[in-house]
Amino acid sequence: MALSQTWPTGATPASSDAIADALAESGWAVTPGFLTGPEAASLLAEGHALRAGFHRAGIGRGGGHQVAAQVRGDEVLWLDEQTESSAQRRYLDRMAELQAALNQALFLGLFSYETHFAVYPPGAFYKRHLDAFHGSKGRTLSCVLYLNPAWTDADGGHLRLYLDGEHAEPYVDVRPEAGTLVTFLSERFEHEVLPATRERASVTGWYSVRT
Ligand SMILES: O=C(O)CCC(=O)C(=O)O
Ligand SMILES: [Fe+2]
Repeated sequence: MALSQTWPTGATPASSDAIADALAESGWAVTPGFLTGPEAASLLAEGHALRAGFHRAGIGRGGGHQVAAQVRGDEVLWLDEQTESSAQRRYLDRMAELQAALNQALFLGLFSYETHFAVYPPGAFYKRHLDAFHGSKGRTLSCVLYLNPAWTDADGGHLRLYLDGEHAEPYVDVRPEAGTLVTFLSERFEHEVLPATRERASVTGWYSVRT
């Protein structure tokens, strides 16, 4: 099957199916081992090599775009669709395969994917927010892939995903361990990044429908 040929060691068709099932059931999915340790390590190494090009992330769009240290403290670098760099290329191919699988299983109409590396220095956070607004017809599915080997709960830095609208509970806390992928409907789930004691690296992306 095409999926296992192009990405033999990481995701299997079963993991795309499992993600589709979880999304259909609850609107979110946590998938440990979406990438293997070595795959996550290559992506992290490429991110480190590009570190000088990262810039402080902002909030808002267009003219309203501004860096807001009280809201988020991460630094980001957008991935280029044309990249020749192997780990990024494989990641983009892999997310294209997931896109096709989710469209086939769930008829989501996911059309494009935008994605950036993100690094949260120790102590940095991203306050509770929504990635897309109801009816905005843009970002549909948020995907966060973590790159941090041997992360423990004591290191902090969890993604807290709020499961019931604006309520404080219930929530799930996801450990940003290398290879774990989190996917959730962008309009539905508020979430925040808790501060960590270590540098915390990830690749975050959004599938959008055609606008
Ligand atoms: O890194 C994470 O766990 C989530 C990042 C996030 O919420 C965002 O970039 O919008
Ligand atoms: Fe977010």
